[in-house]
This record gives sequence, structure tokens and C-alpha cells, in this order.
Amino acid sequence: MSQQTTFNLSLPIAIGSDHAGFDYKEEIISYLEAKGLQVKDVGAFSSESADYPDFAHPVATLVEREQAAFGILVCGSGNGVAITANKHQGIRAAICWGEELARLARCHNNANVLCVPARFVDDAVAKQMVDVFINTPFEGGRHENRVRKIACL
Ligand SMILES: O=C(CO)[C@H](O)[C@H](O)[C@H](O)COP(=O)(O)O
Repeated sequence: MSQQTTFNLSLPIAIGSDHAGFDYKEEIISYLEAKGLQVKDVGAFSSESADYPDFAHPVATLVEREQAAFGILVCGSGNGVAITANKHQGIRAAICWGEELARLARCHNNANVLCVPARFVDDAVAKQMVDVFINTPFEGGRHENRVRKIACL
């Protein structure tokens, strides 16, 4: 069966961050809502020190259960949220620090969670990557089997 190639934007976009990603999460939420897109914010809800798994797991679960169109996770390096989200069988979380990486994550890997390294990219790049993530379909073709094999342990 072919894989879903684009996001169902009638569903909310799930977003979460730890303290290091809080400011960017808030900016991305405003950016998405200004476009008329629904957002499900799982927190953190302040810049007080927080543990990234507490937010990465809920975003991954919403995406895996098809209760969110896709997920966005923000932490300082992107590593913590990506490592956590990718523990979920149905998640393909990609750390991206530029538009081309976001495009490749979608068209080659059918990534369904964008992980943003807040301490290493500026907020304009973060928002550009969100746009690319939303607007780039999965290419399928030679990538279809590769992506299918990711979940085959
Ligand atoms: O997992 C991470 C590091 O690879 C995330 O970037 C966290 O945001 C980071 O560890 C938080 O560090 P802090 O010193 O507690 O602010």
C-alpha cells in the first residue's frame, strides 16, 4: 500500500518544546495560526527548565494516532526531541537546520515530525523550514520501500 504523501491539514499540527525551544515554539504557533492552521500545543508553557521527553512523547503520540497532521518539536540542539520522538514506531522525526534539509526530509524520508535546533538556527529559518515541511510531498518511487523498511525491526 502506498504511503501518505501529503499532510491532512484539516487536523491540527502538534507542536512541543522544552525550555530551550519555548520562544521559537511560540513564534511558530503564531505563524501557523496566522495562516489559518490549527495547532495543538503540548507545552512547555514557559521558559523554565523542562525535560524534552515530556513534550516529544505527546507530539509523537498525536501524530502516530493520526490525531495531528504532523508534528513540530523544538529544543536546543534538536537531538533530544528527535531521539525521543523516533522511539515511536510510526514516527520519522528529522532534525533540520535549513530549507533543503526540510525538503529532503519530506520528499525522501516522508518525515512526519520536524525537529528544530533552536540554539543553532534563527527564527526566520525555523519558519521557512515549517513552510517547506508543509508544502513538500513525499516523492515515493524508489523511496517507498526504503521508508517502509525503517519500521521493519
Ligand atoms: O537534548 C538536547 C541537547 O542535545 C536539547 O537541546 C535540550 O534543549 C538541552 O539539553 C537543554 O540544555 P540546558 O542546559 O538544560 O538548557
